[in-house]
Amino acid sequence: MAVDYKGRIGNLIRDARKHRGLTQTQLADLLSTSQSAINRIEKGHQNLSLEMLARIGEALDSEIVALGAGPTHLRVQGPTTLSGSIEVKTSKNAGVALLCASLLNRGRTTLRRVARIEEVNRLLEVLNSIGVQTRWIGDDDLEIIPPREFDLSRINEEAARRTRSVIMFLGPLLHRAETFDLPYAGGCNLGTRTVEPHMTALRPFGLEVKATDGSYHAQVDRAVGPRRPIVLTERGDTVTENALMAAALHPGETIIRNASSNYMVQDLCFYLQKLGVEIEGIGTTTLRITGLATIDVDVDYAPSEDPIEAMSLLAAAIVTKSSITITRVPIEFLEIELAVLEEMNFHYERSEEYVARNGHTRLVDLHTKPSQLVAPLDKIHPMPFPGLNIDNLPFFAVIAAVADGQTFLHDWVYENRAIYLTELTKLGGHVKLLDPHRVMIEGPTSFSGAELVCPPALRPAVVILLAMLASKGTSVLRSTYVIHRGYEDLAERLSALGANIETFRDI
Ligand SMILES: CC(=O)N[C@H]1[C@@H](OP(=O)(O)OP(=O)(O)OC[C@H]2O[C@@H](n3ccc(=O)[nH]c3=O)[C@H](O)[C@@H]2O)O[C@H](CO)[C@@H](O)[C@@H]1O
Ligand SMILES: C=C(OP(=O)(O)O)C(=O)O
Repeated sequence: MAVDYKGRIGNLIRDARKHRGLTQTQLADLLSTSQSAINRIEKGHQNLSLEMLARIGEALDSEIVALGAGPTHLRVQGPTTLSGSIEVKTSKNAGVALLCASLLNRGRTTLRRVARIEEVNRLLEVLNSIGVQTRWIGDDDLEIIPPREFDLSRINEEAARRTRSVIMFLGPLLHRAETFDLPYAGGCNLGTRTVEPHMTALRPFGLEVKATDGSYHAQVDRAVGPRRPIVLTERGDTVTENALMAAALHPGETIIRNASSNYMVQDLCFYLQKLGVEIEGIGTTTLRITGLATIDVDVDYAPSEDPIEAMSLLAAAIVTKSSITITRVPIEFLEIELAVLEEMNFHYERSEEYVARNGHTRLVDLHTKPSQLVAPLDKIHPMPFPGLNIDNLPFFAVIAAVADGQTFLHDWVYENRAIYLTELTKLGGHVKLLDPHRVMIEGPTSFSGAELVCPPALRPAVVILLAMLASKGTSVLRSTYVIHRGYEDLAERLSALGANIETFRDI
């Protein structure tokens, strides 16, 4: 029987379109064609020229139709019980901040044990395109050597548009060029994420940014410097990092108020200290920075472990009712999460604390025990550190789904993240969206396998994968780039604990 290639390619296009959150009409507009043509293509009723395939790939920002290089999918057989030990990797968010901060240094930066994730790969592509030399040493140490001058005219726009972190080039670059353009920051589809706080924070350093034609046009007035404390309008992580990086190369003192004291900000501060920048107030909301006119040192820094990956692994153990050991857990940034879990009747043991390779962050090993959880009495909601981390909130959806009773989650932060948690219903969960920010979850759930496309948001995508581990039968999770954006070899590492996950591609 002839293989239905047109049908398969149609499915791939449909998946990629949904993954980008586009309707058929929106895709048709991008391709200057009609919605009915897209419908025919997706149904496999249309002959496609190679040129059309290439245009579709471009419009969907996906290599989906490049033979042999299409998206990866996961096939999960459940239910699973996990066993053994797993080590938490270093964080995506410190990793990307440090890559941007390396632009401040004319010397060589060596970062130890950087997570091998797509978000880092995209930023490396951007750095390479402007002349920065980067090289992996061994498995996961990264050497970064800047050029004498950056060539911003050659910036890899495609890579830049796939990550929001590129906005953190503004802080370092404002010291290196008087005018420059950066492509608009992209990243997960979590609803509108403002960049205005970044502009407010960097204006005191003389930066003015105009956003037109898909680019930020930056102009720097060297005569301008902060005359009074910079008060951030939001206690955001990357905005604090941008202000810190601008302050690092501003000779003299800068004070930042309402600063985030979150884990990635702390890692950035420790790195900047190694560069010779003086910083007081690390871990608080007021940072006092004494910057330098130039920074030219060979520096070695080891960022700390990822509290969000640690939370993901805890959730994996909880939903599969497994006994596993999770090592190198940055407990300092998971204390509220664990306190809530304890209230929900989660049993575990924790080791004595030890110090991360950055010389500061407190780590522990956690040993999980199978527990029958109960819903918490109060709603679960995130807060800036030291509150429950916003990126950890989605994991409470799948945890609540296996707990007895009703749990309310309130995601006040993102306009468009809680909505993806309702995908759990396709696996048998009872998740009700009360409004775009609040979900109500009724447990316990008896999950059963299904085929789903990854939601276009990292944490909800992992939440679905974890529910699949607990689901009876076969599940398929399609288009997993979004997971690789933030996790190194997650499927392989869960499989090493006994999960049955197979990675595959179409065609
Ligand atoms: C690379 C990186 O480090 N990314 C993290 C960083 O993104 P990032 O720093 O880019 O976060 P955003 O600036 O997008 O802030 C997230 C959302 O929170 C809102 N907001 C934030 C702070 C505040 O005090 N008030 C407020 O309303 C913002 O308007 C936005 O809607 O922080 C987010 C929120 O912790 C995390 O989800 C991201 O993983
Ligand atoms: C929202 C996240 O990250 P980013 O800022 O990279 O989109 C996340 O890590 O969950």
